[in-house]
Amino acid sequence: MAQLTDELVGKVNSGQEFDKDSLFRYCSVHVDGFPVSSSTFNVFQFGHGQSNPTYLIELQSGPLVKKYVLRKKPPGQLLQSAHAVEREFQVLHALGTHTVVPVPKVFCLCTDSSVIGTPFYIMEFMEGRIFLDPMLPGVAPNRRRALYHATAKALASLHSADVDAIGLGNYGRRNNYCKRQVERWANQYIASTGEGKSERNPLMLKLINWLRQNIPSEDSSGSTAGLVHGDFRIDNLVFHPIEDRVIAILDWELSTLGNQMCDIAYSCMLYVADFSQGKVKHNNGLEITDTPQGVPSLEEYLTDYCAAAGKPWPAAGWKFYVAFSLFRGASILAGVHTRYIMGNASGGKRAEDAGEKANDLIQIAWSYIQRENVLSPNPLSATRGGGLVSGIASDKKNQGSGDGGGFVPNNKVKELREKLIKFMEERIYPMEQEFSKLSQSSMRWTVHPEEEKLKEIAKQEGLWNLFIPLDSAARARQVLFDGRDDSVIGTGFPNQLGAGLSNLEYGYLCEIMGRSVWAPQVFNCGAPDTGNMEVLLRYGTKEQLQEWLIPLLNGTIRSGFAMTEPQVASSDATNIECSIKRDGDTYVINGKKWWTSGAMDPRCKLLILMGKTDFNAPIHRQQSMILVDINTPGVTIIRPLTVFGFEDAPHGHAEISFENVRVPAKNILLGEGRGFEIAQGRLGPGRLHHCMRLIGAAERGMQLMVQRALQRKTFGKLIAQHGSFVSDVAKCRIELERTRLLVFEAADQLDRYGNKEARGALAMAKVAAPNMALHVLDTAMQVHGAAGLSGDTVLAHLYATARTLRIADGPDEVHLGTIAKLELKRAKL
Ligand SMILES: Cc1cc2nc3c(=O)[nH]c(=O)nc-3n(C[C@H](O)[C@H](O)[C@H](O)COP(=O)(O)OP(=O)(O)OC[C@H]3O[C@@H](n4cnc5c(N)ncnc54)[C@H](O)[C@@H]3O)c2cc1C
Repeated sequence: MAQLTDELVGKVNSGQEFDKDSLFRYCSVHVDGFPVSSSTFNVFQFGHGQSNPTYLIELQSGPLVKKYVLRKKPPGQLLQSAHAVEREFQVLHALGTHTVVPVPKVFCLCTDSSVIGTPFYIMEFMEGRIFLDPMLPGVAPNRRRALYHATAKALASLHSADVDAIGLGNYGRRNNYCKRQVERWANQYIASTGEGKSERNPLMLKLINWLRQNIPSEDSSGSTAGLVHGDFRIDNLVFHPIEDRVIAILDWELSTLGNQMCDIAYSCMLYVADFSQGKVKHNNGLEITDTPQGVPSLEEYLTDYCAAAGKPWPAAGWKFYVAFSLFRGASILAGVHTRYIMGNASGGKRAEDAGEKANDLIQIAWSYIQRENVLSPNPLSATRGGGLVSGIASDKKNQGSGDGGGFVPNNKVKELREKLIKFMEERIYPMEQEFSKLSQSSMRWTVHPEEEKLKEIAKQEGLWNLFIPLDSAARARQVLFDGRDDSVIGTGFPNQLGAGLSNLEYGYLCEIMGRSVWAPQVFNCGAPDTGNMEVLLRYGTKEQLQEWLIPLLNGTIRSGFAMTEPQVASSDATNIECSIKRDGDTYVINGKKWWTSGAMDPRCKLLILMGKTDFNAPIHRQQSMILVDINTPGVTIIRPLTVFGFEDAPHGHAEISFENVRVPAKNILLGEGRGFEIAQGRLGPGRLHHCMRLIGAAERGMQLMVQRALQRKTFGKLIAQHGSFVSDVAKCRIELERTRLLVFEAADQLDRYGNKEARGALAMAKVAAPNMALHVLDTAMQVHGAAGLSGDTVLAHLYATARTLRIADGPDEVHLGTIAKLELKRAKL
């Protein structure tokens, strides 16, 4: 079971009290927002953790209870370089200020020992859950998996911090980390064992020798170097009170720059030594495999981490890193035991067993290094990440539901997927004819009231904004709330900033929505709103997010993306002619756009418009993007365009003129000349969402095709019994599955390498998906005969939509050009 962070406190240990009044006086001056007077001022001590004593400070000021955390050096004689709270403050401050790595905010550092006896710092109290036992007893298996997935991601995020950019470039030496660490902990062990101290274990000396001789070469080159936490374990993480994500990484005492493989190996200690029952359970150096259901295997956890951090599989040096972690753990425990013997360990009575545990770890390490193979040579799947493991879909899975492909979603995604499928079957498909009827009536530019009701249900069911990737959500939190974890922005429903999914994970869900042209907007996952929200999430200022993003996230307004122009070939966006001219504190827009999807919708309030701010700048610096309220004078909707006769009402594709449209200068996105840059960011995920939906559209086509073939007889037998059908349906399935794999591959690359690196895979998916969907839907229509071309089935509408995607978001030829360019570049290398 998890413990809430404020349940982990108790009375202050004797010998570790300090002068509360002096602290109060200091904080009143040095901590922003610290109450200057308070009716109660309580101090409790966290019992968990052994090293730097940590306290909960609770103040009542009027009706308000404020909580802070104080962390200080322990009293008494200290080992050199240990307990450096100043360094903890430095790293927390840098990460909290410049990155989205989840850390508590720090308020002040006091190095003046006269205040409370030792240096200390004050930080934010993180309300959340801590799991003291890594086996996560009392937690449902699917939640265990999600928690470990979040753990791997949190470690990956801290390992991805650009230390030079955030002022931590000199926080330690990067190369020869293990070399120095082996010596440091060896010395520490020697210093803290012996007569009158914890008993020295001769096996430890053999272990130290082995380590000295087996340091991986990457350690001296620094190729695996970066920010290292030094004590990364699940019990040093605070998880969100309800959601399975990390909101704070604690206990940075051992952090430095160095070999990050040590962190990941240390976080895998539960696979070789289980401390959860108070004693060390071990397996003579063999991997502990009887972990509770849902705790991922070592390979699964490592695969997750490597995928999220973009790190290679660590098989080569793994034995060293695990043995090193055990050795270091033993050295720390010996130190704790010695402090216990000397009477100044902050863990109190629990430190008593530390000496025995240290010896257990030394024994495990020694047994471990005798093993031939300690880690499989490859990850579970060489290229799949995001908590997903490869596997061949069974026949059963493929029946009806369209599950398939060589990827298997994790439990969180599976649950969402099942909910979505149910929602589609119970609420969307039954409404399709009704929605379609309204969209062809004289009332077609109005919203069906049932759609708004369905949106509310989707919100409450957590099937809302699922498209938002984790990193974009993190930025929005940072901009809107200075990094505080306010996941509920406005009206108090879950998932306003998404469900923390990767693009790959979202792929499983987006394709379900793609089975109906009416579904995506019900889940607030329809184009172009998703792309526009993504632009705001990534590039918007706080003011822009507040004005436009929040209503879009809440689904109270919709939006359009106005780039394409009738008079120029817009697949080459450098041709765009619309002008955006600065005039005082406004911009004036003049030009004509067409195919602005969504602009006909009565809820449409925002247009993101691309135009030129400087016709003389270098070709890719002429364009800018600007936010335009659709109701601004000078914006005129000329007409709705049709796709094979479909108007796609009430959404629509509009031709719009802009005549001397004045918008505030603050509406510019990212700055003048940055339009191409934004377009690159916007188009990656947006394009892929189209591909995911096309997979769903094709699945729907397969389903209808097969149903029809099993019901209708021609020339004496069911269509399904004709050889031509058998061949057609099988070929469609092959084409669909291989395209799905390509789409997943692109999503996976997008998650791991970003837009630029993933551009080849994205281009392939963007060409393959519409062409595949068109083939499958065409076959389905053929099987339906004339009915397939009518409005009586959804096939014609799905087909028309799929056909547009050979042109919209870039014509096939442009993407084929990208693929060919990369191929030729590779050949030249
Ligand atoms: C249903 C629908 C919705 C749309 N929604 C939006 C929207 O919301 N916002 C928006 O701004 N736009 C939208 N568009 C427009 C779409 O993005 C453009 O149509 C597309 O970028 C192509 O531009 P274009 O029509 O000017 O074609 P052109 O640029 O004139 O290209 C015409 C043809 O030239 C050929 N061609 C182009 N480049 C190359 C090349 N490098 N090599 C070989 N041949 C080439 C291709 O066959 C291409 O189809 C939408 C379009 C449709 C059909």
